Amino acid sequence: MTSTVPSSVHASAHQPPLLEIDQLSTHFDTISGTVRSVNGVSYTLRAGETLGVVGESGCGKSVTALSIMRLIPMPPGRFAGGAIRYNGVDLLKLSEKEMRKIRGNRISMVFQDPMSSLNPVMTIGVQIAETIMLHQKLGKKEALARATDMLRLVQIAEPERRVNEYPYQLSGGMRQRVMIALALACNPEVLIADEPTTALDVTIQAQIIELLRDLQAKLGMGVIMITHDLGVVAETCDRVVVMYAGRKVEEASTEELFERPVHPYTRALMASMPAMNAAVEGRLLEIPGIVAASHELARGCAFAGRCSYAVERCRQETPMLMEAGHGHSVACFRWQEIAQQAAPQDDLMGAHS
Ligand SMILES: Nc1ncnc2c1ncn2[C@@H]1O[C@H](COP(=O)(O)OP(=O)(O)OP(=O)(O)O)[C@@H](O)[C@H]1O
Repeated sequence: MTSTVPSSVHASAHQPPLLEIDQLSTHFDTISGTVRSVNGVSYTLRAGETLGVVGESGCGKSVTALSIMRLIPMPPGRFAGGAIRYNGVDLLKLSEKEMRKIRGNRISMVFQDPMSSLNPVMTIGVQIAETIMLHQKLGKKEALARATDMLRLVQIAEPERRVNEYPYQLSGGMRQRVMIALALACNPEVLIADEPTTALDVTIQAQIIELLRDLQAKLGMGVIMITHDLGVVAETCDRVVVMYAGRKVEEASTEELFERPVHPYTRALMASMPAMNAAVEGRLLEIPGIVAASHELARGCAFAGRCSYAVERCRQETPMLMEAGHGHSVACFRWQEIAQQAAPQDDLMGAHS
């Protein structure tokens, strides 16, 4: 399978990282024990780059994103270790007042469900204008004019009229466009898009992904695209981080990952992609088994129970990240043997049964 890598990956390769997640651990203390939702995860985002973070539900993608925004409810959540550096400053050390200057201004997030993030009793224009006024020295009239410009930027027709409407008057796709306008209103350097199309139907999903891609090219911000959909990654991302059970298990450029996936979990994700599966009797394959809850993970590789390559060592020792190529890392003892194997769909457990 081939994929095109956006040119920004080459342009940004020599710049220092805009955002650096360094050995981040975010845990939740619950009555049934500590949930290690994010367990020593590191990745960087460079200016102008789109980084994909993929994995199944519950693997810690959103908790990482909410940690960057410092929106983890505490308690039960807590930062158990690591740092999140934005332009060299550790966000985990900032006061809430200092963080408020960054959140929604320098680092913004588009959430999965726009309806729960928009205020139902405020016009969308006022909501965007309030965000602008909170961070920039603009009067209400100028802020409202900028809100209209933002609606135009996200390709909402008749922005002068729509600016005075309430969220319930808009379709799901339009509400997600409003969320994007809200997130971009202050010209952030980092945009985190957390499953931005989950709640939308397929045609609208494609339009929103296309819009995000256009806006990234036009505005040049760094984007973290959180998704469980490798198709979205292939279309939009320069680099990809694959997460499993709170850890990073593989990272590579998009081109490298699609050409040479070496973690069995990444290969299983690829084998379950509809396009790759067209040859397998048109069925959409699922990865057998479920993600073990992170407090159940005593030792060994968290994927071992679902992995057709697992050997005794995988159940005893946790694999650390190893270099599998230029800019390519993987946490698997058997990656070298796996790299020799043919197409990913061949090694999915139960694929041919
Ligand atoms: N407030 C909380 N209290 C306890 N556990 C939590 C809390 N928030 C998240 N978790 C747990 O952290 C783990 C990671 O969740 P997270 O939402 O990051 O997964 P995800 O990969 O983003 O999945 P999804 O795609 O479903 O959002 C899950 O096991 C989840 O149950």
